[in-house]
Amino acid sequence: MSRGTLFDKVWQLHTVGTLPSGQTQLFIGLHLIHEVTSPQAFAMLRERGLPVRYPQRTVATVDHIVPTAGQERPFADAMAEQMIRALETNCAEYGIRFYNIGSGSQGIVHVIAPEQGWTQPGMTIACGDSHTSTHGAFGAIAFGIGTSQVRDVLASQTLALGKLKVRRVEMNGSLPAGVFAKDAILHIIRKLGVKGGVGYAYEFAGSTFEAMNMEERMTVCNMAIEGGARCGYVNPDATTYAYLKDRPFAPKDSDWERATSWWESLRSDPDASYDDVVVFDARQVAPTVTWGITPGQGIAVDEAVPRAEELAEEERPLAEEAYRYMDLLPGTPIAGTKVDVCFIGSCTNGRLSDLREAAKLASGRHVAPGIKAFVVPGSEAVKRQAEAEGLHEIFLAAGFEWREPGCSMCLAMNPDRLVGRQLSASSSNRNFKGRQGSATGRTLLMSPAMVAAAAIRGAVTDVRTLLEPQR
Ligand SMILES: CC(C)[C@H](C(=O)O)[C@@H](O)C(=O)O
Ligand code: SF4
Repeated sequence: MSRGTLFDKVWQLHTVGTLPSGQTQLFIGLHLIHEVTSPQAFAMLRERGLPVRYPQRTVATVDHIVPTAGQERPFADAMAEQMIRALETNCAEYGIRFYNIGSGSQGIVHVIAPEQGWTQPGMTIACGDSHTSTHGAFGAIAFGIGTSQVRDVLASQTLALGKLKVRRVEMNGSLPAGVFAKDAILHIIRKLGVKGGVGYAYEFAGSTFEAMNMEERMTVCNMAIEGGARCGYVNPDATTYAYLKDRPFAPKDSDWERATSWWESLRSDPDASYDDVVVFDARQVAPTVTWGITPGQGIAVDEAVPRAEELAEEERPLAEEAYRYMDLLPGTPIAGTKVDVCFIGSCTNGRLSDLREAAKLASGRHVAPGIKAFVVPGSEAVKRQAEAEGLHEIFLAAGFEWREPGCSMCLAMNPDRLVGRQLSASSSNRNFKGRQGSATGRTLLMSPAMVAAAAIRGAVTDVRTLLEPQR
């Protein structure tokens, strides 16, 4: 095989041909679908009388619209009920595996595909969802696509795409206590900007990412898209293989041996050339909180909301807009900002290790009066595992609500919504205006441990002040 980056190798191996437009026709190894972006795609397929080209490479779940407090059918929201029914019908008609509510394996698409072993190194993966970059944690090239592209993949199992440049985003050293994968990626986006990655695939490399477990790598790759990159990935290694071994859809027996040596060969070569390289030091990363209306408007928790004059000229108009919308005064320390709602969940931070970190903080403490705090596992499997460890009891005793899996308050497509001007501390990935429900609702992004700390203190809190001295 040719030498180079993992991105180049996977791209080359999946290239079907070059289209007249100059774009590559790329074969898609795995197509993930959910209820929001698939209905019109199926409708377009029907109009043309086309079959699904590879139903066995297509996997469905329902996540955005599901209520997380009581999931009886029919759903109270007629629109949500109609969307889940459409997915049920489409999957049954086209022979597509569907992880429905109550199957034991339902959950947020970016949580369940890795859990089930569908997501594997060296694959090309597409899903009608921006955070598909998550799957890059396994050394896959994973793209979020729009509905017309969902149609294209259903019909042809290929996509027309322009090739990307590759930026090596390197971070070395250990993250300090109280600093997590979420902080690392918020820090990177703060430094490189929300548009910094446009035209690029981000390769996350260096000892910090190498030391991360798969869930942490997923958190990082999940937000590559928020930094403008088209996809993000980590080269596969022993950590990747240990995670995948014995998952339901991972290769078995002698196939496993063949697969791992194949995956190894796809890693970026030491002499691979990159279009750009940036290097970060993990020791410089602090618990990070956003203060504005994009994930790039982040600061260390012990910093103040930046004054316009401290920002680069081109960042100022957006900062002014953010001060007004967020109702935060420039120059005010972010720590101590009172919050109303604390949300732990989403495809960024709704996995078992996230819930464990939050539970450590919540253990033996209580949610501050007047705060609504809730925990939403990313999947039915995460919920089961968390309950087996007794995490739900810790959360409930501390005054958090314990919910059913789904996207929940990450975005306003289900009953979990902010009200009015509420300010939320959220472990999700987007703080856009109105993102969490109310058109005037406000979001501060942070790690799950920081959300738990905010719930306990009722205000943005430096999680390091709540760590046990011995930690
Ligand atoms: C609803 C869906 C298409 C959307 C996305 O593309 O990502 C959602 O998951 C989001 O996070 O904003
Ligand atoms: S959890 Fe949020 S970011 Fe992830 S897929 Fe659902 S809505 Fe999108």
